[in-house]
Amino acid sequence: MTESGGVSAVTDDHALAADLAGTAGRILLGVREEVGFADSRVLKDTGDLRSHEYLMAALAERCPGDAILSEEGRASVTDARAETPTANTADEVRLQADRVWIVDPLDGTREFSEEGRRDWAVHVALWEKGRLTAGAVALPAQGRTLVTGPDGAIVADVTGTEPLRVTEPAVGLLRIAVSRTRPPAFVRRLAEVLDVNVELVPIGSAGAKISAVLLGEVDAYVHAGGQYEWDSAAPVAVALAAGAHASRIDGTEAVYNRKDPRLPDILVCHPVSASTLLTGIRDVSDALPE
Ligand SMILES: Nc1ncnc2c1ncn2[C@@H]1O[C@H](COP(=O)(O)O)[C@@H](OP(=O)(O)O)[C@H]1O
Ligand SMILES: [Mg+2]
Repeated sequence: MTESGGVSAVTDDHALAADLAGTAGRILLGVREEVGFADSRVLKDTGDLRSHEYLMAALAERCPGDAILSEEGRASVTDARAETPTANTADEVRLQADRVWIVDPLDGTREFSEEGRRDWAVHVALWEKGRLTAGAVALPAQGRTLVTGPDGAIVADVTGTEPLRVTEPAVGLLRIAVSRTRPPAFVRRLAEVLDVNVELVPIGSAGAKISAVLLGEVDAYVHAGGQYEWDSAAPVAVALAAGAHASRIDGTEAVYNRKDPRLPDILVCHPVSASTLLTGIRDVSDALPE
């Protein structure tokens, strides 16, 4: 077993995603130790940068022919990363590529900078010819990594691995995870129109929220109002492998590796809850994407 969360040999893209996300997660735990929590800006920036640099270098070395779409790899950050010239982060490259790694080196940056919080993640997903084929969400402060596999999804921690399968919600109750800081404007109305008791559960990080759905800690994740492909690609890859429903909030497929990486809304839940939630969201109709 490696320190990165239970995967002993990098034999395929699933294991590679887990290894990369887990190792980046350990780097981030080290940054928290080294930098401390006194200056949250410094802690966030150092975490973003170190995780990004590791992931770009590791992908350039281990998958030199693959393209990368990364939160930290865009715009001015790309210019500052001239030391990793073999990382194919240019949009022209990824839009022509068969294999694109969609990476968020630190999701839940705010929570990462708050002492004691465990809701932050590292996302590593692989997109191949139009669909997500592998993904890992490392939850370093929780000591576990959720990963796709050839036969579904698994959760790995220091004790080993367990199959990961989304479970049905309890009758009459729906616990919906929402952003701590930017919950969708319509969620309170959604809670009112649904025919069950709804508990809104604020959690940081899209990856941590989708993981909470898959681990049975909440029943759904609803987000709207803004997000990017890297915020949801890896957790959606794992969610689909774990048998969950994952879509845009209008029910259409979440499509990745587009020219414009904005992907502003997402719904993840057990399939039995999907039509109830999609109908409820439609009923509070100004919530739907344009
Ligand atoms: N309205 C919005 N516009 C852009 N990004 C958003 C957003 N709401 C949430 N996000 C992004 O989605 C991730 C999860 O957010 P939240 O914890 O609020 O649910 C965060 O990623 P990062 O931490 O990688 O920046 C955050 O920046
Ligand atoms: Mg993010």
